[in-house]
Amino acid sequence: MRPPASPTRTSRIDLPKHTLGQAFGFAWQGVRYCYRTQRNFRIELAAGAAALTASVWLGRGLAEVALCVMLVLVLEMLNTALEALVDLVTPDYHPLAKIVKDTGAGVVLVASLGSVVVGLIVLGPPLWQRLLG
Ligand SMILES: Nc1ncnc2c1ncn2[C@@H]1O[C@H](COP(=O)(O)OP(=O)(O)OP(=O)(O)O)[C@@H](O)[C@H]1O
Repeated sequence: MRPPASPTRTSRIDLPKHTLGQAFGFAWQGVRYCYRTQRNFRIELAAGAAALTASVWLGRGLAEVALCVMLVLVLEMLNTALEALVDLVTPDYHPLAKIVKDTGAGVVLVASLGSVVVGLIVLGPPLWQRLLG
């Protein structure tokens, strides 16, 4: 996805020094940017919340599910950063830009599918038991 209108350029050297609190604020802006602009991020967050709720309800696999949810969200954010970087470097069509973006999306896809498999292995049997018993 293309980032919103390009921000004004400022030389890196002109930027004022920032505090630890401000650094945290910048990082939080990154999280909010992903939530606001990336539909996939919101879908993954909702699916992750559902999986965590199921894990708590079943009393099983909380650590595994939490790790998978974090992995997918983190990779989605890295993919978003990669997309923005590609658009910054080349706003025009370029075969290498396509490779970078497709591979970035592929990374998230593999992590998501792997997480679904882990979820089925960890939560499937107890869920089945709970529903039948
Ligand atoms: N500059 C480019 N050069 C070549 N192909 C591109 C370029 N920009 C985008 N593409 C192609 O279009 C696809 C979608 O790119 P886009 O930037 O719209 O990502 P997106 O739809 O936001 O992806 P996602 O849904 O993963 O966030 C890329 O995977 C790539 O195949």
